[in-house]
Amino acid sequence: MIRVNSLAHVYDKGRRLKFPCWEIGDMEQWLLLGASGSGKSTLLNIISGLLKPSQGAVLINGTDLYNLPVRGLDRFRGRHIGIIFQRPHLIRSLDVLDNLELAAVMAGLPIDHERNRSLLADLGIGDLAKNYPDQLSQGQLQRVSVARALVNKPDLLIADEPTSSLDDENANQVIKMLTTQAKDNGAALIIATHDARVRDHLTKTYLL
Ligand SMILES: Nc1ncnc2c1ncn2[C@@H]1O[C@H](COP(=O)(O)OP(=O)(O)OP(=O)(O)O)[C@@H](O)[C@H]1O
Repeated sequence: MIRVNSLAHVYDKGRRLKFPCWEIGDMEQWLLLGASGSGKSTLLNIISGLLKPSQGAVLINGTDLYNLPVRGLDRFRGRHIGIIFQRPHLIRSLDVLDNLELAAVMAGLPIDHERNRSLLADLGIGDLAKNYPDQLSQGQLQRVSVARALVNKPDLLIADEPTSSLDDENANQVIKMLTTQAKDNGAALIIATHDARVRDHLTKTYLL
């Protein structure tokens, strides 16, 4: 269970961004909607433990993220939250499988070769395990990002604008992939978007 309480954030010289309370149950799937500039990325960064809010708390399974020491927070994030950024931030000098393994190492977890291979197979890129990021298409890179986000069996999977640059067919495929993978891996899901095509796929909505 994830709970967001009385959150607000003020950037230097910026206006005050306020976020309504939010409870996300185990394996629930949510859309985070809001106009450009409403604070979607800010909220995702706060929930992910990447941006300390000016006010309020984020509780993940009872742990108050911003009460953790910095190192503890990094480790907690690596173990409990999988993030799919708008652009895949893969390490270019590592092949796909090594990129996945690095996610486990960074979180202080043992490497599970079998799980990593089967994640790639589930995402239809099992044959690309030994390829390097610059040998992959954008769609394949996005699949690697999803696999990497799932490596450590997170409680929460977060995707920020995953479909904004895709045509209808690919947008549909990506949403299906995210909802299915979250479900199969026992994770809750948040998709931030202002893409109207995504709205029919998820019923729970948090509006900014
Ligand atoms: N690092 C920053 N420093 C100062 N102001 C920022 C920073 N990041 C975001 N802002 C401001 O905070 C507000 C919310 O930005 P945010 O990126 O969270 O919105 P968003 O809903 O994700 O927008 P979009 O849909 O366009 O990506 C905007 O007014 C933005 O200019």
